[in-house]
Amino acid sequence: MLVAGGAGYIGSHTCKALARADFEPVVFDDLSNGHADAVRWGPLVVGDVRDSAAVSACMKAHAVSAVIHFAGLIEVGRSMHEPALFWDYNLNGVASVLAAMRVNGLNRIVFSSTAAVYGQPGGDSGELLDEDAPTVPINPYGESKLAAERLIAAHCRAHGVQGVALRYFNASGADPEGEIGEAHQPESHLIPLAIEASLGLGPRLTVFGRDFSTPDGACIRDYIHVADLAEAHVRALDAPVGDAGFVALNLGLGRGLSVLDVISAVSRATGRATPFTVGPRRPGDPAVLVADPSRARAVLNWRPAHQTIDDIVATALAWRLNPRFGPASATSAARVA
Ligand SMILES: NC(=O)c1ccc[n+]([C@@H]2O[C@H](COP(=O)([O-])OP(=O)(O)OC[C@H]3O[C@@H](n4cnc5c(N)ncnc54)[C@H](O)[C@@H]3O)[C@@H](O)[C@H]2O)c1
Ligand SMILES: O=c1ccn([C@@H]2O[C@H](COP(=O)(O)OP(=O)(O)O[C@H]3O[C@H](CO)[C@@H](O)[C@H](O)[C@H]3O)[C@@H](O)[C@H]2O)c(=O)[nH]1
Repeated sequence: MLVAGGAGYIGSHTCKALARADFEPVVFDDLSNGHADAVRWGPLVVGDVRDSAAVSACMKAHAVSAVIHFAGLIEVGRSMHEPALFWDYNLNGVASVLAAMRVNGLNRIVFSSTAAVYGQPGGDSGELLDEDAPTVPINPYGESKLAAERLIAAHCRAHGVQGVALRYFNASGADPEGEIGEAHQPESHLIPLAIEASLGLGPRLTVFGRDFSTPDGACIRDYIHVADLAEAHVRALDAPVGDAGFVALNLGLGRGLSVLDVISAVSRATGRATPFTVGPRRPGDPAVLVADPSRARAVLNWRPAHQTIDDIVATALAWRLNPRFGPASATSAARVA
């Protein structure tokens, strides 16, 4: 199994789940944002997914049968300032992997897509998003991911192969066994930043906007545990894809929480207040993104095990307090690169 971007946050948790299901994950990653220390369940090949010949050589050398593609750039806010970079990594990276799949006769790809393909679904209506909701992204990150999905779907039609796009909502938490966790550098995600602030290890958190049309004025998201995402990837490897050869599935809990709800959960977990100030909105942020995950439940027979924000935050906090967290991983990534 080729896992492009498998040294990263969601990819490494998926490698662990793959190994548990008796697959050997072969990680292909340029370590630009990943960690060599997080690659523990199979070999690591260091390379850039945009280099199709290198991807193809890796597929051949390890006789892989399918691809799970995580590699790419992920930060909504950064995409507003560096759009060309996001299109390059997120679209050309996929085109390159698809070309390598053709060379090697591989016929299934599972792709990391995102709730950001839906854009701005509209205020505090509380409406859950199913996969037939309009896809009108409002930031270059979402645009590049939607374009990649469409390229995969077209490739499936043209070449008779099979694709599954998993549209994650907000990945969160850490391996419940404490082996791996979230270590983005720099970190931009809400839960790890709130934990840092609450423990007094990082700056006061800034809440990006309290003037949204939501009950408490803050953004609402659907936080889904990374181990549940990992399990969905294993199931997606043999999921039915229909006549079109391509299916898109939402992965979320179907429950929206505001930034302030998350801050409260972090304070409960640490037993300390989480200091925050309210700042302006972050460009590119929609007000509300909450999944209707019914299709994923049906197609993947998937039941997320982590159902509460307290459970999710508890695993993230345990990881932050784990001696394995952070600098050690960063050092080793730098050493290998
Ligand atoms: N984190 C989330 O909440 C979230 C939500 C929706 C979708 N996603 C998508 O899931 C995927 C994984 O996200 P993550 O949070 O694990 O991010 P991450 O940054 O931890 O992992 C991405 C990995 O891809 C690697 N990579 C980046 N560009 C590469 C390239 N050109 N060649 C080879 N490797 C490259 C990085 O080194 C890193 O290991 C991304 O595609 C992201 O867009 C993430
Ligand atoms: O310091 C911070 C960081 C975040 N937020 C807010 O917290 C929420 C979550 O933000 P963040 O954790 O940065 O995640 P998102 O921007 O929602 O993006 C994540 O979730 C998307 C799916 O919804 C994925 O596509 C992206 O790759 C992934 O980074 C948003 O409302 C932010 O405005 C703050 O208020 N302060």
